[in-house]
Amino acid sequence: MAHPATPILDRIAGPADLHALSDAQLALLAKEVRAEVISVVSETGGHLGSSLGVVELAVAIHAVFDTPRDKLIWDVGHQCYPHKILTGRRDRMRSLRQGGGISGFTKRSESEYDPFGAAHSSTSISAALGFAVARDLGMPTGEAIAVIGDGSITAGMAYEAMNNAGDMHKRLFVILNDNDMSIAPPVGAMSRYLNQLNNGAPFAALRAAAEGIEASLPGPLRDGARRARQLITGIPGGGTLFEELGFTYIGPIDGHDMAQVLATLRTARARATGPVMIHALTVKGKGYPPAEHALDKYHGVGRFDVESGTQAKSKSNAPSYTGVFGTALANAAALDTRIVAVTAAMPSGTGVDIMAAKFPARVFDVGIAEQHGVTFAAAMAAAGLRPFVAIYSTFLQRGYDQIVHDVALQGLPVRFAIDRAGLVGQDGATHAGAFDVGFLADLPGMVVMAAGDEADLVHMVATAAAYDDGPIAFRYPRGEGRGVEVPSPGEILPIGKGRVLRQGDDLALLSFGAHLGECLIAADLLEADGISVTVADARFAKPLDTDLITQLVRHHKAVITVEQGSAGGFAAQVLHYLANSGGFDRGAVVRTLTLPDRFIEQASPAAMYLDAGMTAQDIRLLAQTTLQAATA
Ligand SMILES: Cc1ncc(C[n+]2csc(CCOP(=O)(O)OP(=O)(O)O)c2C)c(N)n1
Ligand SMILES: CC(=O)[C@@H](O)[C@H](O)COP(=O)(O)O
Ligand SMILES: [Mg+2]
Repeated sequence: MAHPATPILDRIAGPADLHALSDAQLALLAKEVRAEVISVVSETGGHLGSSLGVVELAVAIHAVFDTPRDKLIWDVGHQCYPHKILTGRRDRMRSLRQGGGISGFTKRSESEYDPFGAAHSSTSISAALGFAVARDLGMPTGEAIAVIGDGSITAGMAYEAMNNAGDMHKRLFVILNDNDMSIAPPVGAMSRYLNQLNNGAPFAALRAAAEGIEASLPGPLRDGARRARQLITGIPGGGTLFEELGFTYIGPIDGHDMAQVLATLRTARARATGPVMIHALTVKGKGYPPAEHALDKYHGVGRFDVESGTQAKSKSNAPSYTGVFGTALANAAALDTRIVAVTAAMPSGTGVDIMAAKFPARVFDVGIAEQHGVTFAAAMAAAGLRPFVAIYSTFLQRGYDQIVHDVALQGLPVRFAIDRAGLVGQDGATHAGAFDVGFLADLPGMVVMAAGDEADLVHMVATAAAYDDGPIAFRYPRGEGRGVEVPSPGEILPIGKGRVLRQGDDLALLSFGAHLGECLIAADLLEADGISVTVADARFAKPLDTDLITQLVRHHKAVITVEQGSAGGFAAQVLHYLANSGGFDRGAVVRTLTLPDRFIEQASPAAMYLDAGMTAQDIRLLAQTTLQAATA
């Protein structure tokens, strides 16, 4: 498909060029940027709907503020494509989210216009406050501007930051990009509150907390602002939640009306003395009908045909781990009314939407609130329910103190279903599920499992459902399974017992999790080299199958552990066991294959594992050198 005509955008080398454009030209530029975003993402895939919703905001912010001296922070960063196009990265946009290409998020190492990286949500106001304080302490930095979505502002961290910023009365600008969508429809009382602020306020109306700001607005907007204030609060000058927190609140404004957005930003910039909250109403997917009309507003899409909006379907050979989990959970919930599920704003990403369709009263979307979700589940477990907390590995990091303090210390039987374990592909290092085994297996009383294939995942759901003795976790990767037959129902696995899939004499591969397939391929390669290989699936990092490990060490010249996670995970557990049980004293030869001690950059998952040195060929080479060392 031909690229769109973009005569104004073609003349923009960077944000400074926007300062020379008239307001009318800026409005035209926004149209061109929108067309460019659609064209780019149709070729690369990515977070289309969110980026389309902030086109006017991105153009206006760069026209009014002075980046990169002024620090512009996009919360999550998944909506940053217009910003990247305007900040000198247009020529590389068609490498978006690919190996060696432009990141799908903001990234400090990529551009001086990305002053603070992101990908996990709700960090932007804290970061903006940090820059504002640094400025006021004499650092060479200008204004601080955070753009945060209505979904991301549901997280506790955003309130911690507003609480602090309002109290410190630091001059900074928060733009609330309210498109009434998270990945799924937004949930929670805050979402209702924002809708209440929106309802009844005429679109042309600005609501300014400070009379001074209202007075300095152009006439029609000023009247609208006063009307909106009275409509919302019933009293002129009454406070919104944001005002109570110490912010000057302006809005709601139409985030797609360039004149309104420019007037508001200019006025706020000219008059603000403390923190300002600008509430902009936007439409996720704005300007591209297939996105605007889709249920998910094209939050994250693959490549698509621009004319029809039809997305390219990836060929799938086996069901996805997420789908297998979701179905197994729904089946388990049908048999046991004590089973409940918690998701932190990702019902479809985690597959709990399958259970929600059947048992809506037992599935809780808590919003982007992983910390709350974990503690909420802990109390449900304390009351006798059987909660499954389904959270991606990378986002579970947010709930770690709650896992330690509220779950593990109290020995509560919360079931953690940890999706996206291992390398995930185009979302890159920020979304890698690298650390969960390390941070869970060191907790007293925690059971930690990893599924070697999708059949094992079904068994692990059954095992977790039946396990009431304390917390239990199971991890599985993004993407499709190995194509093995999926049982229903699953079997309850003996806790702390692994399995042997293939018996050999020379070397043992001890796999933990979904690299089992790679181990089996490596075993074939090694057999062809004349090396006889045992492949075992540990299933448990905690408690360890110490009998299995002892047998493998005793009956092979060497053992290699393999896992899709960082050092400090499964291998560390095995090494501790062997060290303390005297295994090494008796000459055990052991090597570990984990993710290397660096963050792996975005690419396809296969390319990321190649970069990490974790392919079947890498296992084969490690096996050969290890055997040489063992027999030298
Ligand atoms: C801590 C954390 N949890 C979950 C996510 C997954 N996530 C990415 S974007 C998103 C929704 C954000 O909604 P909003 O801020 O309203 O932005 P929109 O997509 O509507 O533009 C979620 C839940 C995340 N990035 N970080
Ligand atoms: C921006 C973000 O954090 C999510 O949208 C994420 O990209 C979802 O990834 P999955 O495609 O793995 O669900
Ligand atoms: Mg939103």
